Amino acid sequence: MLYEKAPAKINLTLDVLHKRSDGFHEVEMVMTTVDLADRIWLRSTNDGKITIKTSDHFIPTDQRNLAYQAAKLLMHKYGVTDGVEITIEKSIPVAAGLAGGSSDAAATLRGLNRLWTLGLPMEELAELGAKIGSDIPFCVYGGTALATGRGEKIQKLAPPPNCWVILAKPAISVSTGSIYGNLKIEQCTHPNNKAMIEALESKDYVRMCHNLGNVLEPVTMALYPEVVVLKEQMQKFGADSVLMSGSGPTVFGLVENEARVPRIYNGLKGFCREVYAIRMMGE
Ligand SMILES: C[C@](O)(CO)[C@H](O)COP(=O)(O)OP(=O)(O)OC[C@H]1O[C@@H](n2ccc(N)nc2=O)[C@H](O)[C@@H]1O
Ligand SMILES: Nc1ncnc2c1ncn2[C@@H]1O[C@H](COP(=O)(O)OP(=O)(O)OP(=O)(O)O)[C@@H](O)[C@H]1O
Repeated sequence: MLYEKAPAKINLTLDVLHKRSDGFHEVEMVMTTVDLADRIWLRSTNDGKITIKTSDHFIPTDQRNLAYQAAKLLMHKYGVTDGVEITIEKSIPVAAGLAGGSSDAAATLRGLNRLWTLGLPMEELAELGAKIGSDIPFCVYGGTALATGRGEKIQKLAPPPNCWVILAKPAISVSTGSIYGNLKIEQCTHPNNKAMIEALESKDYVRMCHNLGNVLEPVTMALYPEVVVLKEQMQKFGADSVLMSGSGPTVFGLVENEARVPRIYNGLKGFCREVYAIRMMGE
């Protein structure tokens, strides 16, 4: 039995440059891992099958599960005849903009590389992961990175200055494809990725806060007013800077002063069921 941790990500920035001929959008985004993780156990079986077990009733256990797809891809490409039982203990909220499914798939790739002693470099795992989803290559490496292309080209960055991250997810599900589909690129206010990268390099917390930006945020907010309310509440309770992650609907707030965390957390808990106070990870 082998264990892998599958951490969630947040987008410190998300910019879209243009729509591509393959239907995807060319992005430029700074992503970082946070200390909220699913736990994945991999056990070898001799039935040649991929079996998914999870306590979460909202995620599929068949070929729709991204961890299943990751295992299948690796199995076929490298002619593995063993089976595997994948146990997923979810902590990351589902369909939240936190790359939960992508991180499970990435952890499965890393874990099976060990379990099946394939000896593949991370670059190969990231390339395989990109066939399943755009966020998976980042999740294979973790840490902090600039992601370009459709999200699959990864350049490592310095980790963010340490701080608290408050996550709040409204009780709605958002389709990533439809958010990208509703984006009007000519109307976007583009985040300044250069300034964000410099802020990370110089560990400048205030500058990082000033440069949070996500072009998908107004798109999701126009469709789901609960995201606007949540962002306003988080600002009101005293977070230093607040942004929606990915295509949403999770909103995150950065907080430097630990003493302020309980007030923000408890305030949000008053009207939002899924609230988390966690640390940046980013390494
Ligand atoms: C919003 C983000 O989570 C930010 O990190 C990602 O860009 C989305 O990554 P993901 O969930 O892994 O997305 P995928 O599963 O690859 O794609 C889902 C759908 O989102 C849209 N999509 C995704 C990525 C991208 N660069 N352009 C797109 O237009 C496409 O319609 C695609 O069919
Ligand atoms: N291992 C998994 N964990 C969670 N959801 C999964 C998993 N495998 C497949 N899914 C499906 O994927 C959908 C999106 O879930 P996920 O939690 O990955 O979204 P997300 O956090 O918005 O991802 P992203 O930020 O990459 O867009 C869900 O509707 C779920 O049914």
